[in-house]
Amino acid sequence: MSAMEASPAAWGSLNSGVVLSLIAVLCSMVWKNLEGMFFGRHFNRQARRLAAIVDPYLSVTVAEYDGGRMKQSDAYKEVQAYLQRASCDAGGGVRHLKAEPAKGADALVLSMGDNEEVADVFRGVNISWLAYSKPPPENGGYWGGRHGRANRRFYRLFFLERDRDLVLGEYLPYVRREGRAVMVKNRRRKLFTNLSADDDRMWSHVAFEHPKTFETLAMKAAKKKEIMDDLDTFRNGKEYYARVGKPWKRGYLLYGPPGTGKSTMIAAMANYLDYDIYDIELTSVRTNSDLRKIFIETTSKSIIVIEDIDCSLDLTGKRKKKKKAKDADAAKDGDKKDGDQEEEDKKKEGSKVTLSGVLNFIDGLWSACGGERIIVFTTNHVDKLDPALIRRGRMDKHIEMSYCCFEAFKFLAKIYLGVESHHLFDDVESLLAEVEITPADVSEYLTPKSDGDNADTCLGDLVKELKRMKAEKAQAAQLRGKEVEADDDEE
Ligand SMILES: Nc1ncnc2c1ncn2[C@@H]1O[C@H](COP(=O)(O)OP(=O)(O)OP(=O)(O)O)[C@@H](O)[C@H]1O
Ligand SMILES: [Mg+2]
Repeated sequence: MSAMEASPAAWGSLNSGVVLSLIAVLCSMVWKNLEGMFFGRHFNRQARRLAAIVDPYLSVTVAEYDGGRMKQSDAYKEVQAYLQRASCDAGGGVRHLKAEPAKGADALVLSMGDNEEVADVFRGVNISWLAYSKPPPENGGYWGGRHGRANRRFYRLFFLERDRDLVLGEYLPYVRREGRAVMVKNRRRKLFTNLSADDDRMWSHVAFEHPKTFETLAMKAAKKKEIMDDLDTFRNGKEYYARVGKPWKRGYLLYGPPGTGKSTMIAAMANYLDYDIYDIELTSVRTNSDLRKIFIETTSKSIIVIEDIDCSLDLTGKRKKKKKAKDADAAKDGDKKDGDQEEEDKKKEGSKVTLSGVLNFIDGLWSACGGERIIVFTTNHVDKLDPALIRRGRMDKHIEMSYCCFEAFKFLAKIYLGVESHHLFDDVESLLAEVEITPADVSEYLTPKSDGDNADTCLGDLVKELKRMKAEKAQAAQLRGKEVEADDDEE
């Protein structure tokens, strides 16, 4: 039977078959277009809504702060890092990028701006990411107050329902893994400082580029090795700390006179471990709870530093009383404080951080959040510190940074002048046994000041200075002896 002879019923069924096929082809064309619009380079939200009629899409939101806005979520940071790569890819379709300095002199890390979308393809499946932010809730959420005023930031991932298992089971873990890898690659060490109590952000940072390493730090070789071994043990101690049930953190107390290398040691530690530094200015922290908040915002693999802890705050009632008495004496003498001192005192008055707040920060329940953190306190006056603050367990390792010994001098002479022996070394050795000079001062004498300066002139100047110090010391001792004699005579 030819087609011409086909029965009306056959014609009818043939026609409806063709119509159905045509509709199917049309639907598939429309869908392909919508899908292309949705996920392709020029997708938009309207297209996504239309596409949802044909095949529903699902979304997953990754918030910058989990629930109570306590700490930037790891997932958010990983997604952000992953999307940096996708954003730079021309196929991603991002038109507005944010740029931040990256590792390397001229490098920039680019990421998507607010309300930008980026397309991604995983095993042939189309996925779309949107970056957006929202104003905070009226009451500021958990943190309330000034920290609650910042916008909440989010990434939202869109995908088709049919791809649910692949996206949730494989794509998202893949994004986190890749994001972590990007973070490691782009990681520039940072030096953070806490901002004034009135600032919405808790920390601001610059790239940490201190050149000091243990290779250029002058101290007795055995002591240096002991510190480096201690740091290695800490860094590799994840399992140990978990086994003995201790938070993975360690406290170091660096004490010694000004110029003996305490700050320099912190830089060397950070360079050795490849950690960030959080330098806490305690006088800018208003309350104990603010101290806890800034602590929670620190990341692992970091050194948290409080320099000159004895000067930062009046940490005990006892010392407050002492200070009041001292101020009263000064007022009696008509002694005027200079502007800096007044400012410092005003700051201290504005801060209500207490000893117990600092102890809590070091080893309270909150201190266990995050892990792999070193806390360093420095002081010129270890005897002034409250024993509770520096007991082992809080400040686990006490390191005395001392005046320059002959071994440290030889080390500095090699670094600064490139000499390992010299006829003046014997003089320096015997003089260093008698007078106290800081490595900072020795370094200064060993630094050539003009083209004509060399090892002879620099070492000659150092010997001259050491002799002068020795004579001064002898004179002072003589004077003291005479005073004692006079006192004895009076008695
Ligand atoms: N042990 C050292 N090895 C090499 N250089 C040192 C050493 N100690 C000090 N210096 C040099 O002296 C300078 C001052 O040192 P640093 O700032 O570390 O002293 P500090 O102990 O922190 O002093 P302060 O108590 O006043 O803060 C630095 O520029 C550093 O290069
Ligand atoms: Mg210092």
